[in-house]
Formats: sequence, structure tokens, C-alpha cells
Amino acid sequence: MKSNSRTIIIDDTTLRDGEQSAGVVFSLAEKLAIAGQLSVLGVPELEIGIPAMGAQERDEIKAIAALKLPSNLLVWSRMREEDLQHCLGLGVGTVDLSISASDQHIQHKLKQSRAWVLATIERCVKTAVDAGMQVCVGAEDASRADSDFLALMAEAAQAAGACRIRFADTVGIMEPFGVFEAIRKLRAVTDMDIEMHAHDDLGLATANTLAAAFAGATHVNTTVNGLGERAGNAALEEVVVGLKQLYGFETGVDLRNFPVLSRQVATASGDTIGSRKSLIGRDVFSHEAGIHVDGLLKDPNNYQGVDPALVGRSHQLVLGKHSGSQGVMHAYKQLGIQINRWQAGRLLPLIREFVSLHKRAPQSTDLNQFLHSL
Ligand SMILES: CC(=O)SCCNC(=O)CCNC(=O)[C@H](O)C(C)(C)COP(=O)(O)OP(=O)(O)OC[C@H]1O[C@@H](n2cnc3c(N)ncnc32)[C@H](O)[C@@H]1OP(=O)(O)O
Ligand SMILES: O=C(O)CCC(=O)C(=O)O
Repeated sequence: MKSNSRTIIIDDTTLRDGEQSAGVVFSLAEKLAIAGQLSVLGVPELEIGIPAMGAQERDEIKAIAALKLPSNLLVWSRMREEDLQHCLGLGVGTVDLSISASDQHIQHKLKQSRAWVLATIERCVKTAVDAGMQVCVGAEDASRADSDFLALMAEAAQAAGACRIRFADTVGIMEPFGVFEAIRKLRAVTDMDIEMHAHDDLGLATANTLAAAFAGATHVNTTVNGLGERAGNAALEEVVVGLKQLYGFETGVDLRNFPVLSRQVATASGDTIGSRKSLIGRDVFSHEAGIHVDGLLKDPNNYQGVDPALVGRSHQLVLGKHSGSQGVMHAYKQLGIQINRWQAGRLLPLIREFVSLHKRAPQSTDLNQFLHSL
């Protein structure tokens, strides 16, 4: 499904929500490297930390700001005067002032009322704007909020000078059709920019983020490799490729060098990337099945949904239990050895036996041995 070209602003929160993943701590050097690399790829906005966490966090935020990257920087803050004061003077121009939108949170976490939320927005957003900050109001738990109340929050935010509202599916319970409806409703009641913040508890963070963009969101939150609280956030790489490929939306992000950043973040977060994790997993561009390998060799488009070059990858053709003769002939050709179809057919059982025994693809020395045993 393609629509008219639009630009969606990626606001990457690897350094904020990404670092909130249980057990993850980035060193300053890692933060600087990740921020720098995100900027090199053309990510236009980076959410880089939470000033109220303390002096060290603020120093690190300042150090990132001192890099003078071309990306716009944001900090995250509870909607509290004292937290907001910590956001000033760090060299960061935008703050996400977060306050809960759902009755669940308002009553049972903040122990307050809807009226208190609206009054707090009015007061704190104005203070931040008067202090020279651009303000995004983070509507935490928006996915469980009453849409009429969310509209009142947006109205209060805009009246107080905010330029953006973040719709957060804090507990990751939305699905794309619901997101589409919710963002459509919000779009209809506010002129502010709208940002989607999704979590992957049901494996739908990217789908929900794409649905939000399709419904009119101007900004979307992502994290590298989908890092983030619990099951993580929408993965930067999936969102960028999905927006472009499915809707023709531009982000200005070039992922051809993404493997460097992906590895950097995986290492810094002490994470391993699942071998089948879309776009970044070891095996996601690997092909073994005979019919697929034959098709790819004839024309990559036969079995290519996503061009691996977009994310700095390439197709890998491997031999295994499901190989066919074209794949075998190709593997030998790569070694400079021409074999015919009849020979390939005779080699297939040897290859099957090998992989059943070793549970790995044969290497060049194994292939040479098979040939000699014919
Ligand atoms: C959904 C999200 O991802 S939101 C971002 C969450 N990120 C983090 O929590 C990581 C960083 N957090 C921290 O370092 C600490 O929690 C701090 C510095 C923010 C606050 O620490 P503490 O003052 O010790 O409070 P603590 O974390 O125990 O409790 C949170 C308090 O914030 C309040 N609070 C939570 N969200 C908000 C909000 N959006 N606006 C105002 N107050 C809020 C809670 O009601 C609670 O207040 P209470 O103690 O008066 O009941
Ligand atoms: O309120 C916000 O800015 C969003 C916070 C967040 O990370 C979430 O709700 O998951």
C-alpha cells in the first residue's frame, strides 16, 4: 500500500527507553559513540536521557550535546517543576514532559485526578516554554486513556505552548487498527505534531508505529535493534524500512551502515541478537532451500522481499538438508570448480548426511572431500 510521499521524523530513544531495558547501562563513551553513529545515519532526533536521574546523567547529556550533532536532542522528564529545572542549561533544546493519560495511572499511580493532570500540563508546559524549551507532552499510557480526555490533554498542552504530543502505548497492548483509529482521532482534535511511542509486548511495536504514521503521526519513537523497556520498542531499522517500502514515506535515514551501529548497541547492552530477528539477525538473508536458491540465482526478486543492501547486508546461499542441485553447482562454482547437474545430484545425499551429523553447513574443505569421494 503506497500513499503520497511524506516525511516522518524518527525520534530515536535508544539512549533513554533503550537504556531502561532491565540490566542495561551505557557508559559515556558508548553513549557518545551511539549518538554519533545515529546522527551519521541521518536520524533527525535523539532522546538522550533523564536529567532528574542525577548529576552523572546530566553530565553525560551535556557531553552528548557538546558533540553538536546535526540531530535535534531531547531529554525526558516527569511533569514536575523540580525535574524540569534539571533539564535546563544542558544544551538540549527539547523536553518530553511526561504525564499519565489513563485513569488507571492517574488514580492508582499518581493518586491524582484528571483535573490535576490538566492543571499540571498548563503550569509545567508554560514554565518550560518560558524557559526557552520546545515541549513535547508525553501522554503516558495513552493507549488505555479515554480518548475524550486525551483530546483535553492535547488542547491544554497546545494552549500552554507545547508543539507535540507523544501517544505512548506504555504497556504494549495495542494493535495496528486500534492505533490507526486512536491517532486519527487525535489528529482531528489537535494541530500539534503527534509522536507514536510503541512497545513490543505483543510483537506489534513496528506494526503499531507504521499504523500511527499512516494515520497522521508526524514523529515516531524507535530504538536500535528494538531495545527498550520489557520487550522493547519499535526497532529503528524495521520502522525506517517499513515506512519507505510499505508507504513510500521518507525518513532521511540511510541504513547501509546499520550493521556497525546494531553491533555497537548489542555489545553496549550486553545483548545477543536473535538469528532470525528481522533485518539484523544472522540468518535473515540466508537461503538454503533448493527452490529458493535456484530462484534467487535466476533473479533475486524471485525470493527477495527486502533488498538486504538497504541495511548493509547481502544474500547468503548456504548448503543444507534442503539444498537442490542448482545450489550445489553454485557452491562449487564459488570454489572455482565446475560440476554438472548429474554430479550435483550425486553430491546431495553426502551433503544431507554431513549436515545431519554436524548440524552446520559444509565448508570448502568438506566440499572438496565430497567431490573426491564420488
Ligand atoms: C513509561 C516510562 O518509560 S516512563 C520513564 C521511566 N523511566 C525511569 O523511571 C528511569 C529513571 N527514573 C529514575 O531515576 C527515578 O525513578 C526518578 C529520578 C525519575 C524518580 O525517583 P524517585 O523520586 O526516587 O521516585 P520513584 O522512582 O520511587 O517513584 C516515582 C515517583 O514519580 C511519580 N511519577 C511517575 N510518573 C510521573 C509523571 N509523569 N509526572 C509526575 N510524577 C510522576 C510517581 O507517582 C512516584 O511519586 P511518589 O513517590 O510521590 O508516589
Ligand atoms: O510519556 C512518555 O514520554 C512515554 C514514556 C514511555 O517510555 C512509555 O510510556 O513507554
